Amino acid sequence: MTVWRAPRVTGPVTATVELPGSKSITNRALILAALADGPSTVRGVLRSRDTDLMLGALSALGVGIEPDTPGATTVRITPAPLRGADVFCGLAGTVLRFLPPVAAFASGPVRFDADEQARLRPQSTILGALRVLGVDVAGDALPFTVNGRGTAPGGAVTIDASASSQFVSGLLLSAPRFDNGVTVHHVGKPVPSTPHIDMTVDMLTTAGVSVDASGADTWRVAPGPITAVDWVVEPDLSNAAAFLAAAAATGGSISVPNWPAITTQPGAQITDVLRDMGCEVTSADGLLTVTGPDRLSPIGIDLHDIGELTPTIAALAALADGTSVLSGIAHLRGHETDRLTALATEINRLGGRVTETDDGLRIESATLHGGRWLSYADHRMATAGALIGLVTDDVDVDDIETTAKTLPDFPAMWQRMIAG
Ligand SMILES: O=C(O)C1=C[C@@H](OP(=O)(O)O)[C@@H](O)[C@H](O)C1
Ligand SMILES: C=C(OP(=O)(O)O)C(=O)O
Repeated sequence: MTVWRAPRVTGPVTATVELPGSKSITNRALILAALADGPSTVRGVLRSRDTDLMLGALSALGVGIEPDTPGATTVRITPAPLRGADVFCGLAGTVLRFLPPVAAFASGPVRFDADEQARLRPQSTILGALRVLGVDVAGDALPFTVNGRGTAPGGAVTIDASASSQFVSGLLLSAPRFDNGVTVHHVGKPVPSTPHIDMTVDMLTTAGVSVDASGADTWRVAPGPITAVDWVVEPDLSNAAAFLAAAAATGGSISVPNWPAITTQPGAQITDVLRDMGCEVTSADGLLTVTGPDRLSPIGIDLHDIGELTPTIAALAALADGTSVLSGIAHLRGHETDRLTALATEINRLGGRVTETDDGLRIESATLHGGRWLSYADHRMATAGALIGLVTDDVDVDDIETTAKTLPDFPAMWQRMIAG
């Protein structure tokens, strides 16, 4: 584990930063391609720990992936009858929640395991749902086995998806393969990260699948083929947020090319957040530019739909002039780490004034000082530390390599951004 002295600047940072593909779109495209009615090509594939775990798992299940060269961002996926396999999920929510339903269609047992820390992430909901849909699942927590039988009845299932939208997305992505399709009904507190469910529905629809999402908290997917689609993955806008935030923190200007005009990625909403904090946001021909203010304004915001952006927004809030309140994000306690506790602990270690609430964080302004910033194996904790370290002397980010979960090149990209 490398301790990384966060590069410090004393003036505005101005650069253009090109982002690799979206983790969420990559892992959905790979699953839909693997279950499709013919071969397809996925372009702009993110190569990172989470997406390489997905590629590795699909390959172990028998799916053809060419080339199998590490780092290839265009891959040809050839569906094949799925076989039993060992699947390692790392700390990837998308692998943990999207692949067990796929495993139902293997011809033998699919054994799932993951990082130690993944054992703390909510998982039983999707396993219970699979049992209701007629799938043989041994175990309720990691490690568990899905005893694939090649087919599964499907039908209707009621779940509480308030801990993660990925329970819904995972069931929907494989739903067309079930004999009777799948209808998912949610009961409980509101489902978080609903733009990610919209992303799932949108991609299924693009692949010719009939999805009815018109009912409240209900998604109905008809059985039928998944059309092979040549996917083009958009840049990862949640990863872009950390770089755009560098403009906000330094009064600089960061541009991101290929910003999609229309997208289901919740990361796109970072532009509204940055505007509210005093930034100017412009867009021309797909080039999005954020210019930071002299002084950052605090923000009061419900992040329920865009929880993934919380570490970036919390880091900025710690640098703002006044008190910010981030709410609607109790479910972040089940992300890579308990992000509410992790953010409060690390910002406070550097002299910040953060208190945890039931469903979020209250962040008061304070003069921050240097020190160790722990990452807790959480890529977005590591990038939040880099952001604070950009304008605070002597911040040492522990385990910077953990950014490889979704952005292996982060330290070099951050340096290039600073160099301008
Ligand atoms: O479906 C997806 O690709 C994701 C859904 C969200 O999960 P939660 O609903 O668990 O927050 C998000 O935070 C995660 O980074 C990616
Ligand atoms: C919550 C996240 O990841 P995961 O896909 O592992 O849930 C995230 O990337 O912020």
